[in-house]
Order: sequence, then structure tokens, then C-alpha cells
Amino acid sequence: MRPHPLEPAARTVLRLEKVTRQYAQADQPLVILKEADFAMNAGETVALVAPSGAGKSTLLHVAGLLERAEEGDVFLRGEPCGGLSDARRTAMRRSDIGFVYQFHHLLPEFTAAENIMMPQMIAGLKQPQAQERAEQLLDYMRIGHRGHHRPAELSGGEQQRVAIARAVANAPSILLADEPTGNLDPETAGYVFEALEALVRQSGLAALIATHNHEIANRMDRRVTLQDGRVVDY
Ligand SMILES: Nc1ncnc2c1ncn2[C@@H]1O[C@H](COP(=O)(O)OP(=O)(O)OP(=O)(O)O)[C@@H](O)[C@H]1O
Repeated sequence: MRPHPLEPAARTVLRLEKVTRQYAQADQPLVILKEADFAMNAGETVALVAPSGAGKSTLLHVAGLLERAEEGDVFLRGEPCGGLSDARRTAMRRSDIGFVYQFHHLLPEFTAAENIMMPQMIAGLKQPQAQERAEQLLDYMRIGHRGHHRPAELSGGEQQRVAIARAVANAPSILLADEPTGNLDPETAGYVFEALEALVRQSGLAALIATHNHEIANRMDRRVTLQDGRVVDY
């Protein structure tokens, strides 16, 4: 249904509508998401807390256009994405969505700054501008002095802060994070998460963060879980 012309502009940046995602098995398919509905507004932070194997990563992959739903659709800023070509989905993902994973997945042969410059230059930015933004982001994450180091020369917390900076390098409107602090000790997890939260709040990103950490979940605007393949608030 079209919004009324006098309504304020829709603030929903991500919406899943009756999304079903299943994996083929020998006997019957393994259904992970079943007619799942979910919506997230600009600037909203949402924690996704569910037991291991419940489908958190699957939900993030479908929401992030890395996997296609068998049924239902994903809407990015109102645009239905299910029927789009792989190339178009990749373009939308690159411009609109940042991903952070449990492991940093930084390119080992490049410095921290270069890792953050890479997605910007793929998006067409010139090297000096990409470098300036990388340096700003490193400063913001309080690791400005580590920009010339390669990932192997950084601590786990520093590596993850570089990964977060890289995820937002192209100024996406949505951040999807899969256990972003799951590989860190509790103290490091705490300060990495603080940096992530500050960045999200400051930039007005909508963030969906899968986590087993209830302290982190409690700091989000909203908490959701997966129940029988559906997304429910708790
Ligand atoms: N490609 C695949 N083929 C078959 N089954 C899969 C595939 N990917 C995931 N699964 C299954 O789907 C279920 C949900 O997996 P998913 O990784 O989404 O869970 P999760 O909640 O993120 O778990 P964790 O907290 O352990 O990371 C699991 O039972 C998993 O084994």
C-alpha cells in the first residue's frame, strides 16, 4: 500500500516480509526462517539473540542480500529485492549495507588503513579521499596510530575495530553484525562494542546485531529472537 502523501517520509530502511529460508536435506527441507517478518527504522539498534543454530546468521545473510529467500521478500528502503539480478543486489549491498563478522576477515597483506580504503576505491573514490576517510575512521575508533600496521600486527580488539571501520567506510544505511565481539575476551568485547555503539549512534545507522551477550543486547533499542522460524520481540 502506498503511504499517504502527507505522511512523513518512511523511516523503515530494512523490511522482511513473510521470508522463508530453508536448506535442502535428503528427506525433508530444513526450514530455518518461516514467514518471518521484521522491520528496522533508520537509526534504530536491534539485538538478535537466539540459541546457536536458531538461524541468526541465516537471517543476517538474507537481510543483507547475501542469500535469497525461497518465499517472501526483503525490502531495502522500500525497494523489493527478491526479483533483482545478482549484480543489482551486489550493488545495493555495497552501497547500503555494512557487515561485521565474528572474525575480522581483513586482507592480511594490506595495512589497516588500506583495508578501509579498499571498499571505497571499489566504489569509485579516489585514493586521497579514501585515505582521508580511512584515517578519520581509524581516529574515531581510537586506533589512528595503527593505520600503517598489517592485521597480524594488531591485537584482536584492534583488528575488530578496523573491521568495523571498513564496514562503514562507504557510509551504508544499515549495519549487520554477526557476533561482532564473540571472539574477544569480555573486557576487550566491552570496549570494542562501545566503539561500535558510538559509531552507530553518531552516524544514524540502523544496526542489527546478533549476539549471545545479554549486556550488549540490553543496550540496544530493541531485542528480537527467533521462534519457530519467526522474528519476535522479547
Ligand atoms: N548451507 C547450509 N546448508 C544446510 N544447512 C545449513 C546451511 N547453513 C546453515 N545451516 C543450518 O541452518 C541452521 C541455522 O544456522 P545459522 O548459522 O543461521 O544459526 P545461528 O543461529 O547463526 O547459529 P550460531 O549462533 O551457532 O552461529 C543450523 O542448523 C545450520 O546447521
